[in-house]
Amino acid sequence: MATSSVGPTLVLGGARSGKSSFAEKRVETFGLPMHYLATGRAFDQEMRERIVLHQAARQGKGWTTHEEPLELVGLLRRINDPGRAVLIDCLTLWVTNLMMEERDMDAEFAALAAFLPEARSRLVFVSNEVGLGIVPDNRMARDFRDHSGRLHQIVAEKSAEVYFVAAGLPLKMKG
Ligand SMILES: Nc1nc2c(ncn2[C@@H]2O[C@H](COP(=O)(O)OP(=O)(O)OP(=O)(O)O)[C@@H](O)[C@H]2O)c(=O)[nH]1
Repeated sequence: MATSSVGPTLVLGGARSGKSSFAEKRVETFGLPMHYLATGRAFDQEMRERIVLHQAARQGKGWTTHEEPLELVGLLRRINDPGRAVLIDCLTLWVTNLMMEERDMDAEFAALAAFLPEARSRLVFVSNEVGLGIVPDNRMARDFRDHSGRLHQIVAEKSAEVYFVAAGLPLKMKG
C-alpha cells in the first residue's frame, strides 16, 4: 500500500499564538480535500462558543469535520488516503481526554508512533507547547506537561516539518 511521500507536519505554539490558523493555511496549500479532526470536547458553554466560531470560520472552505476526542489513531486509520489532507487540532486536548479516561498513555503514544510511518494522508498536527513556564504546583498538571512533552518529541521525530508559532509568526524548526 502506497504511503504519502511527504511525512507529517507538527505545529507547536502557545494559546492564541496563531498556530491553528497557520496550520489551516498550510493544509490549504496542499490542494487536497481537507479533513479537520477535532479532539476538543464542548464540556462547557465557553468551549461550545469557541467551537461554533471555529466551525463558522471553516464553513464554505471545503473542510470535512470529524470529532474524535479519544480514538485518534483509529480515526486516522479509517480516513487514511493519499488523496487527503488531515489537520489534527489538537494533540494537547487528546492528551487531556486520555488522562481524564485514565488511558495507558505509553500504549496510546506507541500506537500513534507506529501509525505515522504508515500514514498515507498528508497529516498536520497542532499542539500547545505547555512546558515553558514554571513547574506546576499540582501533580496532574505536571503529568500533563510531561505527557505532552513526550508526545511532542515522538511526533516531531516522525515528522518531515516542525514549526513553532509565537505572536502569529512561524519559526521552522525541522524540514
Ligand atoms: N468538537 C469540536 N471541536 C472543535 C471544532 N473546531 C475546533 N475545535 C476545537 O477547538 C480547539 C481550538 O480552540 P481555541 O481555544 O480557540 O484555540 P487556541 O489553542 O487558543 O488558539 P490558537 O493558538 O489560535 O490555535 C481545537 O483544539 C479543536 O479541538 C469542531 O468542529 N468540533
